[in-house]
Amino acid sequence: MQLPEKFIEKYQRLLGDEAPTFLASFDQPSQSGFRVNPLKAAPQATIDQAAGKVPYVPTGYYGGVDGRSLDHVTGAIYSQEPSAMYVGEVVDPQPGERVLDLCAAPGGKTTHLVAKMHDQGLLVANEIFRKRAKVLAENLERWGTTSTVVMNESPADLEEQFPQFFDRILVDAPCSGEGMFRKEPAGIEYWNPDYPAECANRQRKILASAMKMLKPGGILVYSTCTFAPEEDEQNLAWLLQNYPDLKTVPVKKYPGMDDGRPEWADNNPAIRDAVRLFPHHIKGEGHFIAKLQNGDLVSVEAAAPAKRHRNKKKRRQQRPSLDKQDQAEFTAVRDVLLPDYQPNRLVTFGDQLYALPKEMPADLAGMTILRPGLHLGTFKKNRFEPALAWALATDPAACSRVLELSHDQWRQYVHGDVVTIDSPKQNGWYFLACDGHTTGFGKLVGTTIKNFYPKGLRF
Ligand SMILES: C[S@@+](CC[C@H](N)C(=O)[O-])C[C@H]1O[C@@H](n2cnc3c(N)ncnc32)[C@H](O)[C@@H]1O
Repeated sequence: MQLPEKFIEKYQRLLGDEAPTFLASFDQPSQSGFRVNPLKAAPQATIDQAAGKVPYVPTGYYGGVDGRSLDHVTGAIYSQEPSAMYVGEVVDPQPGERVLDLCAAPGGKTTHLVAKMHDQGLLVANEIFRKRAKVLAENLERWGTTSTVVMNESPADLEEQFPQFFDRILVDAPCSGEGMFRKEPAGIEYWNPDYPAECANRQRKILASAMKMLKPGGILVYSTCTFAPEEDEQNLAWLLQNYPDLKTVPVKKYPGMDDGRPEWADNNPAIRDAVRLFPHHIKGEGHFIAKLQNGDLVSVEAAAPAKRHRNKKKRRQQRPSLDKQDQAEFTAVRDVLLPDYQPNRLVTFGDQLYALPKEMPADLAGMTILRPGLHLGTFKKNRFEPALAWALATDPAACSRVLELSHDQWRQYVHGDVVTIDSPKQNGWYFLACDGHTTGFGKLVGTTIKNFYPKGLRF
């Protein structure tokens, strides 16, 4: 791989004798991996083809993933390189907590966090760029979460909405991406000797917003996929200097993982508590992860109540509650498909119906929200049409009406074709399942399943 001359010189200076093996690792193939979704049935077919288990991630495996496989399309697995998987383990969120993933798209870490939370509590997944936030929302729908809210705010706007709100915050920062060069070689084109310092400035602004949203005693995890000390150790040093209540929490080091390097910042020995994942020491790409805990005392400034913020951007209008007709139309479908389902709080945005996680503030005015919770469906003229997200978040064993599809029928379904069954059953809505995974909804008329797989996802 053709690396910039200044990049090579920099790491020769920093790594000394180790530089040749470090630089040689760029000519090795990148390491792929995937995580299994513990919220769903085990994706045995994919697990059987894995090239071994990732020792530091209970749900992690080495090996590639077929993006069109049943396991991937139904969210039973997520493709993620092995080093990136360690971030979710370090965050270690607990069921019932309020967690923020501030730079979340496309959702690798978010899917990991929500799995570790057993989908209980509140996970706010935020992404500043709209297009990327949409991809994030799609990936989370596939994963089948009910406790996640997808937002599309800048960190500075978000801090106004959630002062001292979160038990844990992950800042998986936009960075110079040096650790991903062999996976995404195009990243090399953006690199110049000043780029890490530019990224570090942006990262400090994001971290300052994160600190305003962190509860006293809360946990902040800062991660990057770069080797640059400016963005790694030097930003950790900056945090410790500017937020004296913050203390590092030692990150567990598995064989092949390295300490943070105090000598690459201000020599604060606490920097050793962070972890570096180097591709010449571990089977994975380059990563840096630091874990910190906030002090228990609340400063007066940080505790000030949230300013409700003006928002000039056009928003989908949240309606305060369902009207009687909406309620009746939703209940009619719910009673057929999943009679025991009791959503926590229903909210409509335009003609879309969502179930909000319990911990989400009730007043959503002024927030740019792409998914305020689980998308249940759409109100059409005099009827309610259930959404794919609802199916993907539901265990087929809990459904009262399921049609089991063969693999061939599933392929017809995701292709958008009409699927037929052998003998007629009662007409109406059904969950569709294949190999233990819910795959969507269909409406049965005689022996024909009307296809409701979203047009944009068909393949
Ligand atoms: C390293 S990526 C996140 C990867 C993600 N956590 C995952 O595991 O899939 C960083 C994200 O930060 C976003 N970003 C870029 N500039 C930003 C800014 N100024 N503030 C917040 N996020 C930003 C990028 O769009 C990108 O999605």
